[in-house]
Amino acid sequence: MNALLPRPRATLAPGAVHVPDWLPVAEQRALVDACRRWAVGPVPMRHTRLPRGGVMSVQTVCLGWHWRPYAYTRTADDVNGQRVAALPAWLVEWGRRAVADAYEDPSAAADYTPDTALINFYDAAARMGMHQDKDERSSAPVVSLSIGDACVFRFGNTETRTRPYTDVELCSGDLFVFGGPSRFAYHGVPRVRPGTADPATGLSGGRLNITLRVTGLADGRP
Ligand SMILES: O=C(O)CCC(=O)C(=O)O
Ligand SMILES: [Fe+2]
Repeated sequence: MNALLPRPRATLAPGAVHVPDWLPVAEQRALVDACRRWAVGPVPMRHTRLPRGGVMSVQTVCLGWHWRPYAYTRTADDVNGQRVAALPAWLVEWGRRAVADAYEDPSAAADYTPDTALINFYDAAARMGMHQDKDERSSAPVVSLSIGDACVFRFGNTETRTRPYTDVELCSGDLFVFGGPSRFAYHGVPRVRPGTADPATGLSGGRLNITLRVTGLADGRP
């Protein structure tokens, strides 16, 4: 990739938009600082255990609602039983701005109120297999922000976890939004590109990905 050439925004499929260099470095740095705090607790960042005994190679901590395969709960019963940290209002605002910018539709912002964030950390060896984000009871868009090392993000189709798919390079500061007809498309991260992070973000190695989502769950708990 030639870092001197601007990377154009791209619509990979209807509702699936990549906006390179969306988040300025100062905000990336602020988000890295916040992620460092959230990684400590009340629920520590950990490798999620899968029901069949495996563990995910990425490490995850959640805000608002706790995700485990394959449900959302308020407390992290598969970790330490604690209630997860709240999703801060500023991150909700970033989510609104992200949707409005990706869809070039200022009115999209008002309709979007994410209530959870999944924060994933990828070391050089971590990856994520093709999957759908389908534990939400809402078809509102998923907003994805990436910081640190670049990765290959594979965005596929709603029918199968195989081809046709498109590989895009997600770099630090990039925004990817998938909603509308693409909301339930399969996607994954086949590889991270170690050593490509800009130290100015405060993350010297590895990749952070933050996805904002609307769970569609009612808050019946204290
Ligand atoms: O790391 C990414 O870019 C994607 C993460 C993802 O698909 C997920 O958390 O469900
Ligand atoms: Fe996902």
